[in-house]
Amino acid sequence: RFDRLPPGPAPNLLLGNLLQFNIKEAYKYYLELSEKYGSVATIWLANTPVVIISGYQALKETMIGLGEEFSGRAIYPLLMKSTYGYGVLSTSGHRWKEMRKFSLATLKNFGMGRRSIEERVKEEAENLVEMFKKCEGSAFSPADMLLNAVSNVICSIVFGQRFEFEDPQFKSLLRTVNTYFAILSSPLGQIYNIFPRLVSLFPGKHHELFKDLEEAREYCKCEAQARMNSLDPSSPQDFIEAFVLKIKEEKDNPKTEYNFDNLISVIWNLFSAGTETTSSTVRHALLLMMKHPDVQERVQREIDEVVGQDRWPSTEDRQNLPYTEAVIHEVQRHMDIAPIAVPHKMMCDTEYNGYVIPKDVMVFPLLSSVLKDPKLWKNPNCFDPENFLDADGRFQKNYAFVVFGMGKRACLGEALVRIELFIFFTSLLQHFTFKAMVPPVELDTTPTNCSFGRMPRTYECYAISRK
Ligand code: HEM
Repeated sequence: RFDRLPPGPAPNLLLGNLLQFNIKEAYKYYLELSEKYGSVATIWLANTPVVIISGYQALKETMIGLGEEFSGRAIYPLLMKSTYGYGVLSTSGHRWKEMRKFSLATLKNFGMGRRSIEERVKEEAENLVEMFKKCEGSAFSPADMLLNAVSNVICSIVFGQRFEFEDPQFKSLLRTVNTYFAILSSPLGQIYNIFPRLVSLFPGKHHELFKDLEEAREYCKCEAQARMNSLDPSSPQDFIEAFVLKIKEEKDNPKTEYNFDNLISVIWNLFSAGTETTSSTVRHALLLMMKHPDVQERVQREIDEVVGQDRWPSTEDRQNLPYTEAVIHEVQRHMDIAPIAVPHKMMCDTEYNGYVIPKDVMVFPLLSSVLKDPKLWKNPNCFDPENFLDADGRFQKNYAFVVFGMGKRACLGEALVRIELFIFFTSLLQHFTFKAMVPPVELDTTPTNCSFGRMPRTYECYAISRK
């Protein structure tokens, strides 16, 4: 069955290629493999083959050209724990398509009819600025406040409510998401995904996480159940209500995907995917501003000229803030938050480049290989906003900006993320100058934990009011 897989290093019978690389920095090893074996290569994680696709051309040919074939999701054990195999991240073809279509449309609708998504983001940005003001004069870690603000946006869309910073239920949900991502990106998560039964036998943080995930699921269930009992079908107020309406409309269709289990999973998919990623990106952005005070100053100058100090920034300002836009994109490129995207799985036996990748084989789209490709970027290895500026200082898109993945399974939160990053970043820099506790040269901006996702470093900083 595996005769015609792409080439790769010789695996050991039991452990595959696991002993040949540092699991914490797995994606760096995958990059080396692409140099040695080309744009498609195979590695073995114990007895599971994984095909790694690298380079813009190969990713385009597979994720887009052969989009249907490459569109499965590899629900590896840790992800399974959090999604229960349903929802948007479901593996089965028809199921995820319906859930994705519904989620995208509903996210968009909630941005139009009711309070717009931008209004919700602005409210959180204003609260965030107030919270930062209270920290003036002393060094503080912005991490929890950012997590809180970003998460409240998705909460107001999904649950129809925002939470206060101190709310114990909210704190517990956020802790769960935070630990989930930390473990997912750590060697423990990687090893758990390969040997779930074995790792389960040992004590460790993962047991706490599973307990927390169970509690989070219970909370989502209660919220959903309450809506099932009290929905006013004439005007669904939040994402859950829109879904419940669908469940009721389709109750006589035996093949429907709109059921209670799928609802719970989709709620959790959106909440977890929508919280950690965006807040980590803003956290990384502030760190980079402290490392590069010249860039911070130039962004502030641009904001001062276009927006001033008497009103809040809005997305309409985006076109007049080319440098700021370039900086935000460059933060994302530099951070490279999901070096192997979210693993895919083959939907059927597929021939590519003379090799045959069998059905169900796991595929890692190596986004890093595109985001750091010296042929595609002016300055791929450092933080340099020039990567997104043309000779006249205008913002310049680059097709190699693949931080959200490519094709049928690309991130469905991209539109929301663009609004969030812009409003949060500009509102913060309009009000504050960020300074580190050490001189910029001593700041390390390399994200940590590089096995699955990359997390920004934790740090304390000063937010100095600009007024
Ligand atoms: C900086 C922020 C974000 C980044 C960089 C990001 C990046 C990604 C990437 C790389 C993927 C996998 C693509 C693939 O496998 O081909 C993904 C999937 C996904 N993202 Fe995001 N994401 C972000 C924020 C969000 C937000 C705010 C939401 C929710 C509203 C979200 C929802 C999802 C979902 C549901 C999927 C799975 C899609 C599917 O399986 O079909 N993401 N994201």
